[in-house]
Amino acid sequence: MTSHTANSQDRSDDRLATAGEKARVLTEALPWLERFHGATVVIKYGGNAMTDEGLKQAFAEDMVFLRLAGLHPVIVHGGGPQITTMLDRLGMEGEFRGGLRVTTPETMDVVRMVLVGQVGRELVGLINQHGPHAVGMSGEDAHLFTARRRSALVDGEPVDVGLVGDVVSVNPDAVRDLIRAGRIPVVSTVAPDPDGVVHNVNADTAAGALAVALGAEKLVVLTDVEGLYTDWPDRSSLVSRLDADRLERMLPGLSSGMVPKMEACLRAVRGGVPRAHVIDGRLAHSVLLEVFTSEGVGTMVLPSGEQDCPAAAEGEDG
Ligand SMILES: Nc1ncnc2c1ncn2[C@@H]1O[C@H](COP(=O)(O)OP(=O)(O)O)[C@@H](O)[C@H]1O
Ligand SMILES: CC(=O)N[C@@H](CCC(=O)OP(=O)(O)O)C(=O)O
Repeated sequence: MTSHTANSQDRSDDRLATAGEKARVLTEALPWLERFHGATVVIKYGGNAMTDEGLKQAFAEDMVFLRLAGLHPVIVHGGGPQITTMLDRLGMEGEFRGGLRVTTPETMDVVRMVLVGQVGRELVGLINQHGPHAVGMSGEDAHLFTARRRSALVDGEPVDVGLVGDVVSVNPDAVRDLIRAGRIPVVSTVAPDPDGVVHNVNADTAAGALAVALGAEKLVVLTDVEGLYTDWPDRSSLVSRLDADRLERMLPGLSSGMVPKMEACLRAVRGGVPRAHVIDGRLAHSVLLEVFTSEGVGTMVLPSGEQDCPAAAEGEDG
């Protein structure tokens, strides 16, 4: 064989191998497309996974992909870094205690302006570049969330952090209306208390509460690490699955960034959501990998006792 013929044979083999790999990836998605058709999936997007332009575009594409594949994505977004940037620009102080932002009435104005008026709008715009899919709303709309003022825990002691709320009730009717209309709801997490005073709600907390209220099939929380480490920051301690009981035992030992995320996963699974995931938002298209591949990515939280049956759970991370 001449070297010319050998080269073209190599190229043809490469093309066949690439085509085979593409077909494998597509067909691997089939059982997950069947399983999740019509399912509601709550996705918490935020924090540091939300600061890169390319990742934001990829996230918007994933949401449209889910929708067009027959799922019902519901996005709950954060925006902590964006709030901090705006407070800096305005020369205002930003302080966190026990993982929660100390929120004065003036800080609350900025939180609301940034989450509802900036971060939420931008996400809606990115998704809607693909069609008229996304509609933004906040916890104030149609009684979506009712908040109750909460304190932070610092060294085991409750500390007042101002207008910070926990979600005490969820009225998901308006979100359901949007889902029924085929839209993608994009939720900003500011919420009134029963007297109408608006509170700053951590976005992980709100996502967990909404997943339960909607009877979602999955909660997916994006962050800026691979998942949950049992012995942070030891990189060999990444856990791919754990059940609710084990997570509950681990919670007091976790440090602040992970606490609201893992609390949200626990609340979701204890509240009837079959699977909750913490995944790496720095990886482009991590949501698609989580939903449509057998390996999944990140850390999966299951109802109590389920991780004790690895055979039953085998190959079902998607
Ligand atoms: N056990 C743990 N496993 C993983 N990450 C942890 C753990 N404990 C603390 N962290 C830290 O929590 C961070 C994620 O929390 P945070 O920065 O609040 O997230 P986000 O900005 O995505 O909302 C990680 O980047 C990591 O530095
Ligand atoms: C009470 C509290 O801390 N609220 C958060 C709300 C935004 C949020 O949760 O954003 P991330 O998901 O991006 O961290 C804050 O003010 O930063």
